[in-house]
Amino acid sequence: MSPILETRHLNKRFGGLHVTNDVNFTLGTGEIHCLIGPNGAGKSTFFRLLLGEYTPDSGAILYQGADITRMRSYQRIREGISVKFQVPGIFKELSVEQNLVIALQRFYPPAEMRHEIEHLLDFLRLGAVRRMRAGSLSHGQQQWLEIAMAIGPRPKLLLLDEPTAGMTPDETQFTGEILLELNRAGMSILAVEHDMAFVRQIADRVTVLHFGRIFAQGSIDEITANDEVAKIYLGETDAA
Ligand SMILES: Nc1ncnc2c1ncn2[C@@H]1O[C@H](COP(=O)(O)OP(=O)(O)OP(=O)(O)O)[C@@H](O)[C@H]1O
Repeated sequence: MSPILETRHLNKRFGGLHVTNDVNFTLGTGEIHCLIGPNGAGKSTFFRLLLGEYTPDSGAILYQGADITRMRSYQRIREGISVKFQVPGIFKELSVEQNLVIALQRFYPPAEMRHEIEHLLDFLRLGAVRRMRAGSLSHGQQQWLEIAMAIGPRPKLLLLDEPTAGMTPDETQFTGEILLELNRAGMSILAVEHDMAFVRQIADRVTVLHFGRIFAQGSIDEITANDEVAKIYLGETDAA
């Protein structure tokens, strides 16, 4: 099966800083892939390039084989790419249900939308808090609400920026179960993540970014056994 997402010689500079450096990345259709790397490695920038929030200086991004390098963000979303950023993008003054209506109303006729919202409330364990103000939810529940908003339109590709940041181990475990279930239903997933236990729980493959380049790629076992990868986290290698 052809990859759902590919980048070819992707480059992005900020002034003199080469933040995405000739990145050739492939996400297989139906894969869960985690992107790791030390702070400042260029993970968020790579994400923003995939979303169309940044324009690359050179190189190409392909989605389902089609070149989307110049496609606007909203068009990418329409084509089936969805994202959950680290900071919840929820409307804190509105209820859980109202947030879901905002996220879903463009994608479904009203009756279908109600049905879909019931499913999401159940799937993300948010049924009991559906009428609560989103801002009053626990940190984990706020993250799950945002996952619900991201998956509501049933994307083919879900991009997640540190989905478990600030979560308790139990919340992290549940988040992993959610993603594995979505993946079983056919969703391809790319997640930036720091929590290696979580990466082990979900990832088929792992890519390590370092100074904007792909430094290593493989299974979680291959990556954790890689001494050079351990060194970059200890700051023992440089950009050369
Ligand atoms: N808009 C920008 N303008 C200038 N420099 C930027 C910009 N965005 C990111 N950078 C720089 O690019 C480098 C990579 O940043 P990026 O946020 O992509 O890394 P990261 O791997 O996501 O880091 P973290 O794990 O800390 O979130 C950093 O040195 C950062 O300061």
